Amino acid sequence: MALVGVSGRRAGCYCLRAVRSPLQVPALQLHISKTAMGACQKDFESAVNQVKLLKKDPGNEVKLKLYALYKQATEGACNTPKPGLFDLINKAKWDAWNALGNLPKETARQNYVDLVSGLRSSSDSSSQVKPEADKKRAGYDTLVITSEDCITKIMLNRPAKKNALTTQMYREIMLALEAASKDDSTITVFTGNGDYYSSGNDLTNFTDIPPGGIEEKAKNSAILLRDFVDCFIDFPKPLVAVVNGPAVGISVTILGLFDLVYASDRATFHTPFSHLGQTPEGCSSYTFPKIMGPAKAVEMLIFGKKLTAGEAYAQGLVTEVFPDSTFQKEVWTRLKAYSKLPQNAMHISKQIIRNHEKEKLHAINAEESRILQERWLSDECMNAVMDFFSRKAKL
Ligand SMILES: CCCCC/C=C/C(=O)SCCNC(=O)CCNC(=O)[C@H](O)C(C)(C)COP(=O)(O)OP(=O)(O)OC[C@H]1O[C@@H](n2cnc3c(N)ncnc32)[C@H](O)[C@@H]1OP(=O)(O)O
Repeated sequence: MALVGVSGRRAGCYCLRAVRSPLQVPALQLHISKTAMGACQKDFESAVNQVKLLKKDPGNEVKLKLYALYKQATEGACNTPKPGLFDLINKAKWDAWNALGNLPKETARQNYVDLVSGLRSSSDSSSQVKPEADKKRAGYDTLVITSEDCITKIMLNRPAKKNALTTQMYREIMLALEAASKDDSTITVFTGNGDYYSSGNDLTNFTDIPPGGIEEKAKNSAILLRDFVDCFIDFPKPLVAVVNGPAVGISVTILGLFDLVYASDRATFHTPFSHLGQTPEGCSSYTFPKIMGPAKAVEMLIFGKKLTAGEAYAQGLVTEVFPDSTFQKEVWTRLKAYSKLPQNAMHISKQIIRNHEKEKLHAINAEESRILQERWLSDECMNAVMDFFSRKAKL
């Protein structure tokens, strides 16, 4: 852990994967055809332009309607051959257009204009109420915390560093959990901003050595780790992880203390502790064998096997996997429905489930933290961290 003061390995050159539904393109980007003439031509042109400016993705169903109406308005009734059975996207578009039958072009233009006008007013009104309903909590530098629909969302917010967890971030998360346990939300959600859920402990935490030297650093880190994990053990409300992308290290291990784990199919789950000269934390030495059986837990925790979202689901670590293209929409629809369930019943049920094991979990957390305190002083750990900063190693 006695590392030179390294602040970063190289210039950031990662790339955020822009995920775009294939259905987005035609309705949003087609230029107006010269054939779209008639009484409401101007309104139609303006509506086509307004679609491009919508703040909120209207969803595939609406985009299909827009596509169909646009085609009908500009080309008339569908007369192209039906796409093959497995050409799913083009088939959906063709079906939507074909369903309009012989609807006159002018009516299609008017319907398109009406549909866009409805979308605009709902997106305007939602952006007007948002500052009140979805108020960003002040006082956090590394997190974005919002409350809406009885859900408190804690979003890790260091996307350029893959949401690696700094010491400040651990502390802010503890404060955020404390606040969420007392606010009037019914459930609390963790997620990450950007392409990663979290790359785990920020390895620069190891470079900030206090006057007491590396022993003091290891001791302080072990206390921080224990306090951090204790907050998850004791959290009284249903806790949900919305795993938007890859997750590494402690961001994976603490999932065993969550009540629901929803994952995008882009997410991966990686606990490369041996590679880093470290040992499991977050109570995973207990929760993982319990969740997935000892053999699979060993593959992850000792041999560092990285799981896909599907594998993590098969092993019980993940509750449900969603396609990345619909992940946010599906998950938040589900959570909004759950958040309306009677609050006290949910919280009492959580207590009954957790209380059986609370004491045991605290003891395991204390033991894992104590062992890690020693590990952080080992050559194996120091070499692994130095390799990361000297660009020799990446997971
Ligand atoms: C006190 C409590 C301790 C609790 C104990 C916890 C243990 C753990 O969590 S163990 C797991 C620790 N995590 C890692 O070892 C991950 C290290 N990171 C990587 O291997 C890679 O960065 C990657 C695979 C996560 C992503 O690779 P890539 O897509 O190529 O992106 P970059 O490497 O270019 O990352 C962009 C940027 O972010 C910095 N960064 C990412 N993760 C970390 C991290 N965990 N710690 C420190 N910095 C990280 C990376 O260095 C890049 O920075 P710049 O070079 O300055 O742009």
